[in-house]
Amino acid sequence: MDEVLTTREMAEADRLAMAGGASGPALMDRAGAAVADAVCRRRPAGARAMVVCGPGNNGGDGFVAARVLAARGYRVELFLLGSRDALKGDAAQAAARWSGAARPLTEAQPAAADVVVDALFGAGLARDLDGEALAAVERINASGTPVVAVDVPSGLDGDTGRVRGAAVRASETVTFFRLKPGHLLYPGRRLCGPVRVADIGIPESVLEAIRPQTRRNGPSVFGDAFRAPDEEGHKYGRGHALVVSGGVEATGAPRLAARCALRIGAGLVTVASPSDALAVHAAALTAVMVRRADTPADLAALLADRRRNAVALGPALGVGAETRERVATALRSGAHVVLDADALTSFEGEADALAGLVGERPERGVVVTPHTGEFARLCRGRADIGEAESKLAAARAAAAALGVVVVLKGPDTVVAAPDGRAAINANGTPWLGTAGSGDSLTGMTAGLLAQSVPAYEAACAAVWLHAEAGARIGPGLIAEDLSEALPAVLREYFAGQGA
Ligand SMILES: NC(=O)C1=CN([C@@H]2O[C@H](COP(=O)(O)OP(=O)(O)OC[C@H]3O[C@@H](n4cnc5c(N)ncnc54)[C@H](O)[C@@H]3O)[C@@H](O)[C@H]2O)[C@@H](O)CC1
Ligand SMILES: [K+]
Repeated sequence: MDEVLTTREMAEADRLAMAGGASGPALMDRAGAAVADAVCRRRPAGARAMVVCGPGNNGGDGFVAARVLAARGYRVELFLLGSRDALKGDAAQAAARWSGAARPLTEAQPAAADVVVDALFGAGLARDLDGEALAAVERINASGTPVVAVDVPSGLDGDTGRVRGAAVRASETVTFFRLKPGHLLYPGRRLCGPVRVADIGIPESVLEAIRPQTRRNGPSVFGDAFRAPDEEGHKYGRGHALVVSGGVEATGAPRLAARCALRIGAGLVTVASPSDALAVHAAALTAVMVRRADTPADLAALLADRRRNAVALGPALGVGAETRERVATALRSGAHVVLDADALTSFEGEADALAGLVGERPERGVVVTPHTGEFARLCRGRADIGEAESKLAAARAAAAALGVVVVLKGPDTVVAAPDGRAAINANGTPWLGTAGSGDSLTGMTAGLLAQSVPAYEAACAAVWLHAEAGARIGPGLIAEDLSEALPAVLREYFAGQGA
């Protein structure tokens, strides 16, 4: 159920279902009935339900919902954008079975209703809202009346999560068969409210032909790649992560990362520290080791030991030529690499230079974990990425251009692989937006790479486990808590695998 379908893929699912014998009106009937069910859970029979319908099949779903609700004893009023005669196909059939009136949308007064069904536009939204539709959406939002949105809140672009002119603020959304990107990407996610995915009779087998490339992030994405350690295994079998530290005033971030790398299961973790910070690290660390590394050559020497098979650079490392050199050293070693923060900003406007370094050794995994600002700096000058239609598209374009796995962080973190796979994360908490949270994620990613989890799955697992840990802590979360919350999260995760 974690596949996420674009508007085009959803239309294909619909087409394949019909080619396989499903009828359009039957699909619409189930869709409309699922919407009516949502209304019934929210308001008792006898309540005043206002259904606003648009000129396409989203409106058709609204006509079905109106009919079902009226039959269940609701006082239903239906308002239509455009004329009833102009409806086509399945929507026209659904309208023909609605025996009530279809009044002009301009007359809709949502404040007078107990619940609004928003069936103006769904997947067919083709331009920004204006005129009557815009005014209706504004009245709905101003009314304070609860809204059940059909498929997506009208005005929300289902592929990008963006608002086209204006969009309904829904109390909940009922969508069909699978989620769409706009349900998971902000601001769409906020406008949808809780999203229910209704089964309308499209067979699962259509997915084999569609092969969706986007998923909601979760164990279904990475569960096969990240499994509990082998019973007979030992620490050397679980890899060795190296975290590169900045100077004496910048030791906290690498320590947070190192601790998370160890907690997530790396067999060994070492902090590579410049001389001035060695004593600080040595005093603060116990299970994590410390080694001296003052220059890029020192780092190269540490990485010459191939058992150190994953390296994390960036947190509090400083921006500039020396960091670039360290990044180049790491990328030229045989280790898997995670680049974050200053390691990325040191390539500001020079994504191509970074891609060149990555391309020298395409066989090993590289993950970059920028937040929006770092991403914009790194990709400056790349119009193909900067002007992408959504966060999802931007992460995908950057992953393809750089040849790395991109973790574009935020409340709707997107993980994208160069081959087009992408996952949108949805289990976080705003409390994760705190100092050191990103450093912890970097460390988790490095810890998973050290365990030989492939880069895309490692990034997806790190993002999900990090968010899961954060969501359990919630209010008052500080970055130090994340590594401490991991054992319980991992225990449950492995239990879910039957491990
Ligand atoms: N598997 C499927 O694809 C199913 C689709 N169903 C419903 O069908 C919907 C998609 O139907 P459609 O493709 O007909 O598209 P919509 O009903 O979302 O909208 C298309 C209509 O709106 C008009 N329009 C688009 N943007 C406008 C704007 N900004 N201002 C004014 N008019 C605008 C178009 O000219 C067209 O008439 C889905 O969202 C879903 O609700 C369901 O019936 C169930 C099955
Ligand atoms: K809608």
